Amino acid sequence: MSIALTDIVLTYPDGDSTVTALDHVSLEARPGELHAIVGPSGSGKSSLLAVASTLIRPDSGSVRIDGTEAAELSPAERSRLRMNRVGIVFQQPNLVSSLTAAEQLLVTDHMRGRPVRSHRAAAERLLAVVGLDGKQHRRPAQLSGGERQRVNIARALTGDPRVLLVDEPTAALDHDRGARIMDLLAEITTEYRVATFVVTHDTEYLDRADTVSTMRDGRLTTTGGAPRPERSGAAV
Ligand SMILES: Nc1ncnc2c1ncn2[C@@H]1O[C@H](COP(=O)(O)OP(=O)(O)OP(=O)(O)O)[C@@H](O)[C@H]1O
Repeated sequence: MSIALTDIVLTYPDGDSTVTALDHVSLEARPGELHAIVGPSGSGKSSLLAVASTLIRPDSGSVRIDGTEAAELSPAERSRLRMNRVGIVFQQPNLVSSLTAAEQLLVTDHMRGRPVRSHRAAAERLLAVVGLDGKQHRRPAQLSGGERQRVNIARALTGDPRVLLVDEPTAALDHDRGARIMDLLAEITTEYRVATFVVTHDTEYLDRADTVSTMRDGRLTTTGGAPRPERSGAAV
């Protein structure tokens, strides 16, 4: 199991009381599995991703990533686990406006302490994987919304993560671009054998998921999904 959340409870302080954002939530994903989480606004989806990424520590419950229990790590070790094992795709790409597509990936590598020079070719390969062949020299303003999201996804893959956490990847995109981004995430999940959680409002693209769960008032129910056929050798 690449990622397993077990019996997670998360509360936030709210004046004199608390809000229960996650109420005994369990979910998991194996390598090559795409697990979609849907649910209305305020149901706890972003909180779930924040806990899964180890950015927020839950009140109780277990987060295991690639066999490591996050609660047993020091803050520095947790940060290393996140950097080395988890790719995060935020809703807003948050690209640096002055950097080219390739440089966005190289900066991330640099922050991991890896030599940039040896990674330029790898960055260009990843951009080709997400369909941006020939556009590696473009800055964010020279890319469409869908293309910026593709850079965002490629950047999350730079560290060869075991787990990919994706927040509302289609929110700012029209139907065709949204569908292509979900196809890309499904293909990457299979090809790279990552365990992927995708949080989405969009119920339109759920056929790309192996498992679908619904969040409601902090509670999670697995509602559907079926294993996709193996796509060995599929172009991504
Ligand atoms: N920092 C916080 N402090 C207090 N309450 C919070 C905080 N963050 C979220 N909440 C509350 O926790 C609950 C879950 O919020 P969360 O952002 O996880 O939902 P969501 O499903 O991601 O919503 P959306 O789809 O609108 O982004 C909501 O009731 C929200 O108001």
